[in-house]
Order: sequence, then structure tokens, then C-alpha cells
Amino acid sequence: MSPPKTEAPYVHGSAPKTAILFCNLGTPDAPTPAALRRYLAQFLSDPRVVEIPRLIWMFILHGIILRVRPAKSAQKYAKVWTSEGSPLKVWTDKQAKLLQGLLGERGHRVTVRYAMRYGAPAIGATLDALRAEGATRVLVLPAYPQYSGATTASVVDDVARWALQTRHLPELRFINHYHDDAAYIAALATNVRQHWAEHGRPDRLVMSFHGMPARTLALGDPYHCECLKTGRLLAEQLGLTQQDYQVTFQSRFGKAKWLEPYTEPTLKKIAAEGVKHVAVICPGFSADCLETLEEIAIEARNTFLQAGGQRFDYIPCLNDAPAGMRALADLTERHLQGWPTQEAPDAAALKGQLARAQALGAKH
Ligand SMILES: C=CC1=C(C)c2cc3[nH]c(cc4nc(cc5[nH]c(cc1n2)c(C)c5CCC(=O)O)C(CCC(=O)O)=C4C)c(C)c3C=C
Ligand SMILES: [Fe+2]
Ligand SMILES: [Fe+2]
Repeated sequence: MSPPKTEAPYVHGSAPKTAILFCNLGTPDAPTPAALRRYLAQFLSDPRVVEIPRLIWMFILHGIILRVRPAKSAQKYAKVWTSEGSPLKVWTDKQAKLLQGLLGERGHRVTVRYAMRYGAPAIGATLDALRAEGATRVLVLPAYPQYSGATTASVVDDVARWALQTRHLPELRFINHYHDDAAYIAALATNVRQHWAEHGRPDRLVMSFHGMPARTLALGDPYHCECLKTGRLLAEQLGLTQQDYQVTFQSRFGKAKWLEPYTEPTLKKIAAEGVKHVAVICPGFSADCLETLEEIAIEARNTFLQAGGQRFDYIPCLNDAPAGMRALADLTERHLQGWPTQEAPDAAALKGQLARAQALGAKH
């Protein structure tokens, strides 16, 4: 552990200031092999993401994966890259600004910033900036509705790493998950209904979540259960029966067994069974990204159609949908309780305290 870094001197009488740190996964800076190499090296070196003995893994990662995958992944990113950059970053930035606006309209005086677990803006650098701006309370909101060790816990690790090197810590709070939050489920249902009103109701709704190694379930990770619960609650909201929907897991990485059923083989199977029209939604992704726009909306679509399916609809993530943003604002508002952000009694009281202290010639 390195010693605390030099920080701005303590300012007497400063009022509490609250910040919300909205943390997403991160994404490469450009759709190029070099940028992908940097991004994947950081991402896949995280022991929360790949849980195999370090020495063996570093050998495989640097000896094989980082020689092959960057070029392949760069080609995929190039298919979804926008003029403003990676979709994940564009949406995360927009969501942070919208959340700031909504909380402001509700009378909360808070600063909302986003940070990325891998790549930029880094969590530690963003926390440093917030402290320099005077933040004394930070609520950390990982952009993952379902908790997993690989995602949510890894954000907490990064905040903890920053805390280990920081002298004057802000008060810290963390939101672990919101997989069964009523407003989140209702926002997903609104998205689905709107899509059906415009594009027609499918024979089957596939809810595709990012996968995880199957062994993480036996090791106590709640991710699988939380995905299934989100799926059940969404189906309930939509009035679906068990025949109308399916929960699947996508984005398998490596050779090990991951959570099943896998998304693409399931789409192939149901097309062969005669399902003609399928709609796919990815409720575990708070914003569209490579895994939804390329793997599902392009790759999985081709798989389904080639297997005999006739119609494939991809239902976008919540992104900047008003109901989804309101759900995030409600969630953060609940977690802000006890941190007075709506009025400034502390500021007024502190000013009075300071004036009285100064009159006495005291500093404290
Ligand atoms: C939504 C939750 C996510 C979980 C759980 C998750 C676990 C997980 N991911 C990998 C490996 C990769 N994931 C990649 C991209 C990616 N993953 C998520 C989310 C979760 N991952 C998102 C939102 C994205 C997209 C990022 C973007 O820039 O758009 C990638 C990189 C892309 C590629 O090269 O394929 C890898 C690799 C593992 C191993 C894992 C659990 C152990
Ligand atoms: Fe992933
Ligand atoms: Fe379970």
C-alpha cells in the first residue's frame, strides 16, 4: 500500500457536498487493435473477472489472448462505433447528465459524474476530482441492475483502492443492485410494450443477460438468481406465461462452461422448433453497447434468420428512456436519505458557527 497522496489542505467551515458516482464497465478509446489491447489487458487482468491462478492466466492472456483478440474485437467495435465514440460511453455520459438534471428538478443539490472501471475516465481520478471540488459524501451507483462479483464488486474494489491512498475520505455509500426494483421493471415493461405497439407482438420474448462462468453460481455469486428474478418480474408485468418468454445468457468468454441456456444456440433451437417471430431484450445492460448492438442486433439476428426464423426484433436498452432515468433517480434519491441535499441548513448553520468562532478568535 502506498502512502496517502498530497491533498488540498482542509478548509474550515466547509459545508457537506454530495456527489453521485455513476460507474460503468468501460470501453476502448477507439475501435483499433492498439486501443483494444490496452482495454482488454486492463479488463482481463482483473482477478474479479478471470478467477484462475494468476501466473497461469497471465501467461495465457499475454501469450495468446492479447495477440489474437484485439484485432477481432476491433472489427466488431468498428461496426457499432458512432461519430461521438463508443455507444457505451456516449450513453453513460448522457445518463449521468440526465440524472443530474432529474435530481436537480427534485431539489437535490448534488454533483453527478460518471466513471469507468476500465479505461477513462477512471474511478480513482474522478474521485480525486470530486474531492478537489469539495465533495464530502459520495454515493456510488454501479450501472449494473444485477449484482455480480465481476462487475459490481469490482467497482467497489476500485473505490477501495482509491480510499487506501486517500487521507481525507468522503463518506461513502454503495448501491449493490436494483434487479427487482419496481420502477426499473416497469421501465423495461414500458420499453417492451412500446416496441410491440410499433413492431407487433412476437411469438417469443427472449431476455438475454450477459453470461458468467457457471462455477460462480456454486461459489455464491447471486448474479444468476438476480437475472432470473428480473426476468420473472418483467414477464409478470407484461402478463406473459412461461411459454411466451425465456431467459438466456450471452457473451460466453473462453472454453469453460458458462451460465446456461446460451442465447445464440437457444435462438437456433427455437427457430428449428418453428418459432417464427422473436423479440430479444437485454435487461441487464443499462445502455446499448458492443454486446447488444453487435452480438445481439447483428450476430444473433443472423443466427435466428439463418436457422429458419422469419422475424427478429431487437428491443433497445433503457438508454435515455424517461422511465428508466426516473427509476435511477428514485433509486439514488432513496439511497441519499440522511444526507441532506435538498436544502442547505448545514451551510447556513456552519456560516453562523464560523462567524461566532471568528469573533472569539477561534479556528475550530
Ligand atoms: C452486464 C454485466 C456484465 C457482466 C456480468 C460481465 C461479465 C464478464 N464479461 C467478460 C468479458 C468481456 N466482456 C466484454 C464486454 C462487455 N461486458 C459487459 C458487461 C458485463 N460483463 C459490457 C457492458 C460490455 C461491453 C463493453 C463495450 O465497450 O461496449 C468484453 C470486451 C469485448 C470483447 O472483446 O468481446 C469481454 C472480453 C467476462 C470474462 C465476464 C465474467 C467473468
Ligand atoms: Fe462482459
Ligand atoms: Fe438461482
